[in-house]
Amino acid sequence: MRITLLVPNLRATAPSLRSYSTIISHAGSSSSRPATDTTRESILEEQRERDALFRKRKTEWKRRQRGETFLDHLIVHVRAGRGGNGCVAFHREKFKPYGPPSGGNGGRGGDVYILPDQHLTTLSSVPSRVRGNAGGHGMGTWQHGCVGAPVILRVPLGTVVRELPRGDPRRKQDEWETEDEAYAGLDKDERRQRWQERRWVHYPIGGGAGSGCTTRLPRVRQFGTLVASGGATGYGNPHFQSTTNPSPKFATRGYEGERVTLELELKLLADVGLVGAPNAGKSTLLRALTGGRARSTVAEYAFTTLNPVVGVVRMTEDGSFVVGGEDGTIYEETSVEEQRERVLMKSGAYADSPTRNQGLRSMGDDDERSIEAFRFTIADNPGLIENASDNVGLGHSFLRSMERSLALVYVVDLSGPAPWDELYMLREELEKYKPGMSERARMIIANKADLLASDGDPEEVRLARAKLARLEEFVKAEMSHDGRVLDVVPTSGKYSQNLRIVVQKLRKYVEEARRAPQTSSIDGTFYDATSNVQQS
Ligand SMILES: Nc1nc2c(ncn2[C@@H]2O[C@H](COP(=O)(O)OP(=O)(O)OP(=O)(O)O)[C@@H](O)[C@H]2O)c(=O)[nH]1
Ligand SMILES: [Mg+2]
Repeated sequence: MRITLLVPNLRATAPSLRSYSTIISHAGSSSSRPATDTTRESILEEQRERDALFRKRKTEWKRRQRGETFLDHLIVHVRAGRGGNGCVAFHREKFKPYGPPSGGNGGRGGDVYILPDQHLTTLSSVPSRVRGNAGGHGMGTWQHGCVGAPVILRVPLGTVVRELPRGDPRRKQDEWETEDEAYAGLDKDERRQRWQERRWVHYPIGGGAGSGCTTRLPRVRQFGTLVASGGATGYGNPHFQSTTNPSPKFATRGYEGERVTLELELKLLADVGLVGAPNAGKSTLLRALTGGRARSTVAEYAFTTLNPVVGVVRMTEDGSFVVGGEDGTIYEETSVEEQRERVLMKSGAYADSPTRNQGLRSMGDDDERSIEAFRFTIADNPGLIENASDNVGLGHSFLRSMERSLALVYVVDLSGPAPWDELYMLREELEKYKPGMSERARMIIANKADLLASDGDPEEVRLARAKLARLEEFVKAEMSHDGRVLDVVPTSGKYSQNLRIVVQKLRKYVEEARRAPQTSSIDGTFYDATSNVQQS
């Protein structure tokens, strides 16, 4: 198995897009002939498309900062293996100087498959160019070439695979388009000659013989895990033997392998997604809910989290989710924990590693509380800000991970001046990303409640209560879907206060959603439940 990996020169392509759009705008403004409305419109349309592509790449670049290797969107150019050529040979043995044709057929080119792998969490290990293995050439004494070994592309579970359609600027030419381009500008005879040279080993004088083998193969798109089938074999000269031509001196070449350009999009599968503005405390909450096991950096500056992080919440029989959860433990990052988790993540054993509860139990603590009763996953997201759809901040692109969540939870900073405005903005941005997405929201976590009335002053307590009541009023008036009002829970992620009730509610939502009939359809396309790779 061989995978060819060539890293695209992004630095070379990104500025060229910008300069291209500048050229177009100059052409539109300084042309001596006034452009008609339709041409102007089409130029503007093209410019918009290119600018959007440029902005998307810029966002991707921002998310790759600080050495983060998480990748959830990738274009892969796949070329299956070429079929081996047929051979022209004649059998020779003692007392038999003119034996029959004995050239072997070529081997089929290697196919390219795609396979979901539960141990992968990012697309960064997937090469952006994949080339299948070529089939072996045929040889004398009827020896056929070997079949090219298949190449298997491993992708994380939840990867959506689409073939880029014709006309998409990111798509590479397929095998027939390259052939047509090679013939462009040639006259009919020259074209015919080139075509025959491409098809035949030892070009048959007069042509025609066995030409049935050189017609184009029908392009069959097979669903499932096969993404590009290897090129067909070339035939050896015995294939063309007939009564009129008992010793043909020609054979065909193998066909080129199928070429496709795939768009891979990783949509993380987490039961619950946290949506909130920067610094609302999402990462702190994730760390608190997972007992500090989920590796999500916490810091007091905005945009600490650049990529989604998924953690596992494990509930015990008595409804608690982490030993000492309510005893005032402070969750900040520790480098030792991070190091340990990184090792577990890399080995793929993270989800199955023992919780702190289970760890205690294995050390002889047989307390009822340490028996795990329910498990669900929760995803922390980068901060969402106003106009993220225009690529302000980190843009919208990371929200693709939330699309498959069963429930969404808004996280707002209750100590901020107007948490209701923040909530409104979050809902608007979700709707801008995908209309109807905000309907999946089930709860509002009013975080950093510990900052209000921290010294117990009765007047401040009254103000804090009034603020919470106002937030609840707002939610009741503005944020209900089909008569269902979202729950508002004040918490403190940092000091693990009131999180038990959050986990119990989350469990209820997840159980409800899991019980509901699975209409696991995104964008009207279908998910293969067994492989978890989407087919569109
Ligand atoms: N007092 C208090 N501080 C908190 C609480 N939750 C988070 N913080 C602090 O708020 C700051 C931001 O927390 P993060 O968890 O990084 O916030 P975030 O929402 O993940 O931020 P981004 O990743 O930038 O979107 C950190 O300094 C935390 O210690 C809380 O409940 N109470
Ligand atoms: Mg964060």
